[in-house]
Amino acid sequence: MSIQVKPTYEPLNEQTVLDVVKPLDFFDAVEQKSLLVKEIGDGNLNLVFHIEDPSSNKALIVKQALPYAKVVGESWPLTLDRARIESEALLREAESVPHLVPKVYYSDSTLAVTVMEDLSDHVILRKGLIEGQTYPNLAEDIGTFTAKTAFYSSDFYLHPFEKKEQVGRFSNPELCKITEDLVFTDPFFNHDTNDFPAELQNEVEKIWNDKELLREVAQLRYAFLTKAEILLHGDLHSGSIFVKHDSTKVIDPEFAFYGPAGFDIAHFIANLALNHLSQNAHAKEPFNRESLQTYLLQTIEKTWNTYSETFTQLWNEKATDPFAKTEGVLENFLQKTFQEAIGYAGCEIIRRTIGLAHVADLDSIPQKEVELFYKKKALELGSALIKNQEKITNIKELTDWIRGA
Ligand SMILES: Nc1ncnc2c1ncn2[C@@H]1O[C@H](COP(=O)(O)OP(=O)(O)O)[C@@H](O)[C@H]1O
Ligand SMILES: CSC[C@H]1O[C@H](OP(=O)(O)O)[C@H](O)[C@@H]1O
Repeated sequence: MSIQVKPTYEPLNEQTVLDVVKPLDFFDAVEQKSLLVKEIGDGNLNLVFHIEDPSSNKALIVKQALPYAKVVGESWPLTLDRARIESEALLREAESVPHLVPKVYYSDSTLAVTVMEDLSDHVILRKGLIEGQTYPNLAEDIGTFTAKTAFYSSDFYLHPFEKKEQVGRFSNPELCKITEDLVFTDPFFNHDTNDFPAELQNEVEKIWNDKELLREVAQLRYAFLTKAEILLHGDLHSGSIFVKHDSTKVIDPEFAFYGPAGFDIAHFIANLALNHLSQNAHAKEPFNRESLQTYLLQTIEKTWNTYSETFTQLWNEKATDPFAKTEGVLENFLQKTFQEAIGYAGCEIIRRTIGLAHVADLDSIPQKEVELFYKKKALELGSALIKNQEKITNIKELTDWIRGA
């Protein structure tokens, strides 16, 4: 596929996006005459166009970065380079887990677009979980995704020159700053980006005044700033995962960068934990609630176990690190990753409850009193995970904490 690159950036609309798509020859001449275009972006940052030929049902997606954060507007400028990062991360991920990411058909860093496979036959995991759906392959798929993308991007596998080249390629300072602020800073101080109901003021102040908690968050934040271990997705919440019964696709890696190994898996676990909590309000019947919650906890356990087994297998077969065969080195890495993940999960749970960007799992609880009750529970769980990182030594203990929240 070839395309005439546009000389300058311009935001696309439902007409001009066709100028990007037509030269790709994805649609033939007849199909091109009747294409249906719809902007479907529901995320915080970008435009997403769905382009379909209704007679053949052939379709693709054009995602374009705006020079600002869509959720706030032009007062929050944001680098277009995030589109390059997203395309390159999708291509990199496709080298180790091609079945778990959308295919990239074309990308253009001037226009800040990625043209990719249409996944409209899938649903966003968060929506499916809130509706009480379960996905049998989810744990295996996310455990595999996190383990393979971690191992193949790490110093345990890559030559040190190549690793450092990759760290440079995925330098993503503006998007990292969003996470540094919205996940690791603002929710722990009285900051104007925070968003919580007045009824939670006491619980929130308790967090702001908890020196032990703040010391732990400071360490997690510092590790996020400094620990370039693996290429992360960077925002692996349940809104970044598309699912259908037998398929999982991880989308939206525009926050990708080299960071601490426990971060992605922590965000996945945290978002399942938030759904677990919210099912006390969403699930229609007690039986449904119990089986959904059991599914969520089993998924968390199986994801970690798959991660750890897959990483171990890759290590045994392919590690190039001179200490790879030294007893205890792999075990130490996995244990440190696990402990850090518990802390990161706690931060994600807290920020999704009182920070700028919330989750529908909690926000869509219909009765205000019930919503407040479970938001308080979320804050308690998040704080407990951060403060007990070192005491929680295995995945069963972690799911016990989530079950007990
Ligand atoms: N490959 C795709 N196929 C179908 N729909 C998609 C695809 N990528 C994104 N979308 C839709 O667009 C929405 C926003 O996409 P996302 O990548 O999360 O954008 P943002 O970066 O703004 O958060 C998704 O929730 C989904 O509904
Ligand atoms: C102003 S960005 C807030 C929030 O949005 C991102 O998520 P998404 O692009 O998937 O909607 C990311 O989680 C940021 O922290």
